[in-house]
Amino acid sequence: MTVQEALRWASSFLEERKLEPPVAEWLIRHYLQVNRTKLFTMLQDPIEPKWIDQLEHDLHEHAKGVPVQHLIGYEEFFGRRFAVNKHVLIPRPETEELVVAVGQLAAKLFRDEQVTVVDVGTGSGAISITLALEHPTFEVNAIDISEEALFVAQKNAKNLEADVHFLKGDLLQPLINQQKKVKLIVSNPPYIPLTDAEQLAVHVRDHEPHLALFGGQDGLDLYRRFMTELPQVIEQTGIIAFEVGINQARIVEAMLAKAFPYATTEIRNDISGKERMVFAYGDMSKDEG
Ligand SMILES: C[S@@+](CC[C@H](N)C(=O)[O-])C[C@H]1O[C@@H](n2cnc3c(N)ncnc32)[C@H](O)[C@@H]1O
Repeated sequence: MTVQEALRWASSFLEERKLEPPVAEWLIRHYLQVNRTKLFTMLQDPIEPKWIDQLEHDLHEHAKGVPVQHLIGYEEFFGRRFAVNKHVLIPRPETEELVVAVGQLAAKLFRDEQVTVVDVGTGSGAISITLALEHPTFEVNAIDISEEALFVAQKNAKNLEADVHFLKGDLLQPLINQQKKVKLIVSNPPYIPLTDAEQLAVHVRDHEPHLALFGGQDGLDLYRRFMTELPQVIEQTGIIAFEVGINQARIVEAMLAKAFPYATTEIRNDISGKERMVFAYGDMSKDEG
């Protein structure tokens, strides 16, 4: 069988099961360790039988709901490869937009100053590692409650040569215990309402960690808990940046406006026009009145 025949066969396997045909190319490129351009030069080459067996196995696993990222072991985020497994959320493109927005806001507010940062619920380390690599003035901490997730994040930081200080704990408690304050708090917490569990795609519901997905009945549990902890950790001048789920932005913005009455709050849309990011920044003093 040639590479092209394998691609065609795999694509029609996927199409027949209403799965995404590009997965075929993704898998084959992974086996052959080539980029797209190189693959196009190899279409008439024979493909080794072991890769056909692997392809057949992986396609059947994918058809049962296993995400392709779990089959190949990584996802790309901000142009870098992050190892993923069943213990971490597969980083999503919306979160890349959050990372860009956070960088822009920090540049406006802090210019060349050193910026202490914490990423809460770091998962694969996608946010914390990217911020550390993209912004040399950032001193990045990352917290997760899951030991298994931290193991993956630490491995990614090592592979990508990022300097991130990882802490295990519940929300901001590790910093509260150390009485440590930071200028920038970023989080993509679990925010899916438990009431939506049944409607979730099988590859998400059955293969991604529930600790990373669900934020209580209405999805807002962690934001509510954040509001009592944030004032203890944020510096006088700071930035708080959240990713939120569909229809949550206005509610989370109102929570932040109440907790930080002197700060500017802002909602930003993602590339598809949905309100998916909420910020509070500037003067983070508490309302003493
Ligand atoms: C939606 S995932 C985000 C992962 C990663 N930051 C990303 O954007 O791809 C949420 C993460 O929060 C962690 N988490 C859940 N509850 C937590 C808590 N109470 N304290 C700290 N981390 C928590 C989960 O283990 C998971 O890794």
